[in-house]
Amino acid sequence: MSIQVQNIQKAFGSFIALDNLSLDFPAGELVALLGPSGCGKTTLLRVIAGLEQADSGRVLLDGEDASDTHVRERQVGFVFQHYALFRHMTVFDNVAFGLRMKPRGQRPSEADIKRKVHELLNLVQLDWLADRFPAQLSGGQRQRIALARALAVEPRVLLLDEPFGALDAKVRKELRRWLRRLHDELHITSIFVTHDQEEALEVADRVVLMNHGRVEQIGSPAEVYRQPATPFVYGFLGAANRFEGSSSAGGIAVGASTLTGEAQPEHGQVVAFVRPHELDIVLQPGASGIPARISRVLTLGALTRVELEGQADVSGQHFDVELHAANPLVAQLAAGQTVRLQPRQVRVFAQPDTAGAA
Ligand SMILES: Nc1ncnc2c1ncn2[C@@H]1O[C@H](COP(=O)(O)OP(=O)(O)OP(=O)(O)O)[C@@H](O)[C@H]1O
Repeated sequence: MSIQVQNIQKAFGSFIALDNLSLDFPAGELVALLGPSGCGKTTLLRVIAGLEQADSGRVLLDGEDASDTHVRERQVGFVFQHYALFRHMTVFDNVAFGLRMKPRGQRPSEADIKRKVHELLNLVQLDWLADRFPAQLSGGQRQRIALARALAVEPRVLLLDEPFGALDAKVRKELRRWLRRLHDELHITSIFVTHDQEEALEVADRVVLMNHGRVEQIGSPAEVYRQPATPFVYGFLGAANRFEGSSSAGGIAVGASTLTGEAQPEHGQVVAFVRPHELDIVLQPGASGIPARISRVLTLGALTRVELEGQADVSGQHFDVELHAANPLVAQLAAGQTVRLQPRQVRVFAQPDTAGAA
């Protein structure tokens, strides 16, 4: 089922949670809503589900205005971060709950319910836990059961609100891969709320970047990462080194230094961003580039992070460079050294509006 959200406005008192927001969610896609805490992701999800009434605007489900359609009739499945399963019920009974609650005329027989629940438990690969109670499950298992429960009533849309938010990093990673595989099997139109950019980029067909109740950018994970439309998007999707300067054909003048490297042709006052893995450290005395002093060299597994303090025109600024730990340069770096920084790739924005960028 496709979902269209048209000119949705939603305020809580004087606070505008959704600001004239319009979006299309094509049928069968898994879309991530990504943005900082409080940007309106959950509110949008609740408006789509019919749990929250928008002040104005429309939600179309398969092209039809759903404004007067009750939550129950929207055929929406939910999984929340803390979607407590019913504690006093076994896993089996939790998953069966939605089917048993159907009106008498639509309710399957107990034999059909049993078959269906085992099918779903197999789908989430937890059939062996059918007789356990929620307290006897791990957090990751509970969320998979919550998903099986949401799928039981054959929703036309699946809304997932930070479903893995409360889990530790390793389990999160496993579950996001698992969710992607499950989606490829089922193809239910799904909206997945997260504030974790890695999760959004890895799981989704399409990513919607939200900020202050508005859409900053929508695109495939590769598009939003490689061609961020705004400084906010650039900053939100990864670590960023930020330089202010003026741009001309010769490069970007930052104080007495000039940033070259591959950049878009913007002119005038600009804000330039460079990812830590796209910034080179140059040791040769007299080399050009931004002057900086190394404050720390930190090797974390396969990567080495070099933290630097800007010097001269950029004093007071912090920079990060990321290198492969195996790079021979790493052995030559030490705290206290003064070096030059040269970007390989620069993302330039004409507007100095950097709200939210790292
Ligand atoms: N019922 C409510 N009454 C008043 N304010 C609300 C209500 N629900 C949400 N808000 C406010 O609206 C804004 C958006 O909330 P929302 O839960 O949609 O954000 P979010 O992007 O999902 O954030 P998070 O990632 O922290 O869950 C927040 O500032 C929140 O405080």
